[in-house]
Amino acid sequence: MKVYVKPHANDIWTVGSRKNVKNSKGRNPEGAANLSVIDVSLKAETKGQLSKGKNGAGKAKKLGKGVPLAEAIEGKMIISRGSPCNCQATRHPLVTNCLSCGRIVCEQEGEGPCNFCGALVLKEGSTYAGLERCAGPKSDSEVAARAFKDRLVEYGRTSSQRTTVIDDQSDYFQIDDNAWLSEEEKQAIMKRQEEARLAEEARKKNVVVTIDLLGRKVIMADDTENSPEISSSILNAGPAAQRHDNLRIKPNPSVVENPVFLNLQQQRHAGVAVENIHSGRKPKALHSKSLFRGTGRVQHDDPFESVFEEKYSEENNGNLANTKWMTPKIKDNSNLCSFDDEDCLQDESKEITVFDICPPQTSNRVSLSPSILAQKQAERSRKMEDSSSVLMPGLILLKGWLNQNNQVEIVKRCRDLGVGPGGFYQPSYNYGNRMHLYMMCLGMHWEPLTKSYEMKRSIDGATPPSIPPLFQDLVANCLDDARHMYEDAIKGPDKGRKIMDLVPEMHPSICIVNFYERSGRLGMHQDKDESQESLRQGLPVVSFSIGDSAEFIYGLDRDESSAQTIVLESGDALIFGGPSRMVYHGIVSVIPRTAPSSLIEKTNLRPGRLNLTFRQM
Ligand SMILES: O=C(O)CCC(=O)C(=O)O
Ligand SMILES: [Fe+2]
Repeated sequence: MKVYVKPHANDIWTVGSRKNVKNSKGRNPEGAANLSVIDVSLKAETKGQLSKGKNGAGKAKKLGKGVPLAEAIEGKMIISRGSPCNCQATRHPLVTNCLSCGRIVCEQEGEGPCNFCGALVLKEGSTYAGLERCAGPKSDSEVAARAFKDRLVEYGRTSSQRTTVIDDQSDYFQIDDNAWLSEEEKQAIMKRQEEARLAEEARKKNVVVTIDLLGRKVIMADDTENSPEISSSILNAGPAAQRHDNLRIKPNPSVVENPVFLNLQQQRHAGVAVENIHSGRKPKALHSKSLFRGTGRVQHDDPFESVFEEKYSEENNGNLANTKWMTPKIKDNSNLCSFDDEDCLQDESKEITVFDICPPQTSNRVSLSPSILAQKQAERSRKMEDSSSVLMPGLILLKGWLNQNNQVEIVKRCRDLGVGPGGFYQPSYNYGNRMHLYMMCLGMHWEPLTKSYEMKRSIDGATPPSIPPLFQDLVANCLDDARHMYEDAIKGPDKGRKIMDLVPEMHPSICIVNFYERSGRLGMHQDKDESQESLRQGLPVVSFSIGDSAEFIYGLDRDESSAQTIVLESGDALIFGGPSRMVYHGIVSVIPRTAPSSLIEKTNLRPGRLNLTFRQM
């Protein structure tokens, strides 16, 4: 064991004794310098000494010569560093504990061998007896050991910080034993929780399951208000401009086998109910209030796609007796007929169902007042378009241009022509699905299947009736009026344009007469099957609307959602020519019960809308 011996006081320490002072004063000038250091150190180590006198420096000098007895007795003063002291650092500042025996070593005892066990007691970073200078470079293992020690010490120091657990659960989520809540707060929270639980239970009991036949999905909702999908896509199909898209059948990725669409009309042909009709009796189901009416739609990208709907509605009054039924071939005797099944559609074109837009009046007519919806729509349209206007360069709306006599006359002529050869029929489009509008062409026949004009209609070989002179005159007058109106309204960039470029002369050789029942519509399209020359010159299309109002959309492309909407009312004339000749347009809906009642009284026009578009080939 290595024994340490305290170095001689003169080597390191200059103790404040008379003898040493004398020595240093007398013989060693450096010692004098040391003395003053020691004096200062004594002054610092002797609490309150300097503050007692006015002249601190003088006192310090005196102190260098001697110490007050009382303080020496009390042991507050370090008289001879290294001598044993049992104050346990109560009187003198602590040096440290002896790492061997644990003795508390105070400044009086100082660094050096422990007065109890002799082990060396040193302060952190001590320079005792020149230890630091003596210590050679530290070995790697010592450096590592020290670093490890420092780490452990640091861990110990910060352990309480690192190991504190913040119990969120108890602070925020537990109510019963939450130390942060008062009794009242706990009660209030528990009451709210109970209410929420009861409401949730009630909600779960009130489940509405909606079978969306159109979208081919089953939707669970708490109530109809919470099922916007249903309300927008089926009940009201969203705003007019989006209606077409909303109603489109979208592929259901979860359906492995595609459903078969039944054309109830064809199904009836196939023998389910047709016998009853032919025998003069209504199909059984018609008497029953619980008749299930399936509504579906065949979707094509063609504008003339149309909603089909099995109809025993007010339009037909259930009276099917005058209707000729065609007999499609049914494969495998099956009553089911898919719209994609071409066999169902063969021969269908051989017979034409006569469609009378003004059926003879059989009973006293009960005229119903317009629905609230129709009234609102009409009001809106009045507000929107009080007067005639130029909607786009070359697209002109003449509100109420046809007077009532004109309207009545047009309806009567169309009716007469419509029930004759080449009259109204319900065209089929690709795959045989029927358009939900009735059509008659005057002058030339426009064939929806080929989208081209023909002199005789291929469907039955009939020659289209000619355009009555009255109609020709009306078109010419209408174009004149449009030009006058346009000239007055021209502003901005069109100002310098010649009016005849905007509304060129047009001598109609074709009139397409459409009759839309209330579910009728016409997809976004361009009228572009006339001759290249006609289109190039922008010869206008003139359109007359009669009967129920309709929402007409138009725009620069096929996108219905970005299209503009106007309501065309009975008597309105719309002209699109010049720069608007190729405008996209369509009918999104017919607004029920909006036809002028006097027109109905005079013509017995069916519920629906009659539209005539005149074009030059
Ligand atoms: O019914 C209408 O207003 C438009 C008719 C139409 O665009 C057409 O027949 O090409
Ligand atoms: Fe058109």
